[in-house]
Amino acid sequence: MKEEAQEDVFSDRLDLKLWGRVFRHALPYRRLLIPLAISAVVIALCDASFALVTRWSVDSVVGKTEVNLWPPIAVYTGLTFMLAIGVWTFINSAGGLSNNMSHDIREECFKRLQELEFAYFDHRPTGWLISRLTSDCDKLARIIAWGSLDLLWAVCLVVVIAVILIVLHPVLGLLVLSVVPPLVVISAIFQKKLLLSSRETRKYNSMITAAFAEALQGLRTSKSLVREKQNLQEFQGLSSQMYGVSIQNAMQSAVYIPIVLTLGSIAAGIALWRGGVDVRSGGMSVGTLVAFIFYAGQFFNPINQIAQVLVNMQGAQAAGERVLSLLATTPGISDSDAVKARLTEWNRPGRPAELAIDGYPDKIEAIDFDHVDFAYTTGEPVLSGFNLTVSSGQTIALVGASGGGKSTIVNLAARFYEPTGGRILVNGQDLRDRSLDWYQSNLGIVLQGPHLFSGTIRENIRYGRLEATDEEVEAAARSVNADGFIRAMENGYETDVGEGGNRLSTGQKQLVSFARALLANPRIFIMDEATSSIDTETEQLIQNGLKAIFHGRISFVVAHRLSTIRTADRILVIEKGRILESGNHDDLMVAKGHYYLLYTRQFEAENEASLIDTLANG
Ligand SMILES: Nc1ncnc2c1ncn2[C@@H]1O[C@H](COP(=O)(O)OP(=O)(O)OP(=O)(O)O)[C@@H](O)[C@H]1O
Repeated sequence: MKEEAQEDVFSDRLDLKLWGRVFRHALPYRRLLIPLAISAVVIALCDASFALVTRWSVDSVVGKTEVNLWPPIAVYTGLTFMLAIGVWTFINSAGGLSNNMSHDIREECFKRLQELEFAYFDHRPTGWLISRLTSDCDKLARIIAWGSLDLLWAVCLVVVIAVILIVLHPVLGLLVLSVVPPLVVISAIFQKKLLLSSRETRKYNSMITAAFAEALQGLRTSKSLVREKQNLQEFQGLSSQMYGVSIQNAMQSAVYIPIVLTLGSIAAGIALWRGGVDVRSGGMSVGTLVAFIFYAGQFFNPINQIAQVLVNMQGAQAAGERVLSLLATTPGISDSDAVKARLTEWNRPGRPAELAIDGYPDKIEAIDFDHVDFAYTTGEPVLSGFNLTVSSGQTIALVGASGGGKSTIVNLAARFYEPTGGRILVNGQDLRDRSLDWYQSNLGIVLQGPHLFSGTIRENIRYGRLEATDEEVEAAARSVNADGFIRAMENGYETDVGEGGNRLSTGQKQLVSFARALLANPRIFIMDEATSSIDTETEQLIQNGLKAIFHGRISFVVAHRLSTIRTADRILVIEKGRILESGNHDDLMVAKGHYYLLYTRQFEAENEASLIDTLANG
């Protein structure tokens, strides 16, 4: 797996700027933030006041002949009541904030992922992206809602207790507080250790998610290649590495927490020893000593909490950085400012019918590749100075050896990628000067592994044009000869295709996707290897359908099965990103060049295969 797919390296320090950017996502929920902050302060004040009430009660009893405990009881009851309301408000607001924020962040991430160009996804495995959308978003929302609240509560409590201790008995107060510096140092050391091990854990978690996704997507291939054992071994390797770092993380916590608790006990011991002496000499009341011992124990709880929240924040910093970097990624392919300005001017009712949403002619007369250079990776050119002109109504077939650049050419024609040099022109105008939305809404694409969505066949065809009537859906299916097999199915057009369409054969999925493309009535039709897995019989079926699709459009067809593209207006033999030969089927056959060789070899191979088939079947 590429380094890029793993956890990125970030600074070990708490990045306040980053958290500032993350916390900005909480601002729309001010109505929840204010009660949240108030309740945190109220809870801290109540928590700190209980020991003072205890002091009051003890001093009202010790050495007194007349005892009236009702006032402290009343205050205690009032405090308990306030604490209950504070905790209720706290949980209610924090839960609301956490849910709203994770919803917002996830939605923003999803929206951004939809806007990003294909090149972005080339370097990021699905599992990595799924982790961003799920665990990272959740983690951030939890930290913002619960972590920040814990932090606010803990800081308030520490400050209030420190002030009370100093006011009650400055010397003893400072003695108890003297345990704070070693606690801070120990916390800083362990925070760093915990951060690093939790980051390692996340790295392996992300790799395991990616491995799961890859294993599920490639299940059939793994089974057919009997790779299950090796896959399991690789997975076990990842899993035991994850186990190792998780155990290390747990061990560090197991050492850190007892140290913090021991320091708390030392502080309580100091209070007992020094306070006890003062009580005996009459310099301190018993109630104050009790309050001190109480505070000495209580004081370290919020410090521990602060340390934990900071560790969590540092641990989530990676998640924050990744989510923010995803949100900050600007789509590599998008409308320029000039195009956006034209859209604002023209995309409104009353626009002349012959004009597109960007105010330029709606019709597509021609597409030109003008000295186009392209590389997926810098320094590894796939196309150099590529030229091609296609006019409306023409079908261009791209054939040639694997890796020659056929798919790249159609990806560029679809503007899934942008040329690294040269231009692609539509009606003689640079494609980058036209609206991306307008252009891509003119495209109809059928790929090798056609993707169907969960739902019925009818819904899948209608996906091409949502407002199409049932008759139009069925007419499209008839045109591509899909109607017959659909009606033969148990529920006809209402048959559920299953997840990703896996209840249909590849050929059937392709026919459905043809119908979907035809229904969308695109001006540019792109078919990449779409007929490669259709048997000869089905291929015959779709030939007429394809004619219906090609008619009156600009069509690009990448096909390994050469019989499919015999009727193409122009066949281009592509090798190493260059056009080796160009012409129609008859011309190229007469020329007896590369195409002739490809065609005759394929023809012979098919004949041989059918002969073997016939012999095998007797
Ligand atoms: N997403 C990608 N990232 C990096 N390199 C790529 C990517 N897609 C294709 N390539 C490389 O670009 C070159 C051209 O690939 P392309 O898929 O366009 O060829 P093709 O002629 O369509 O091949 P095939 O017939 O096997 O589909 C190949 O060397 C390929 O490895």
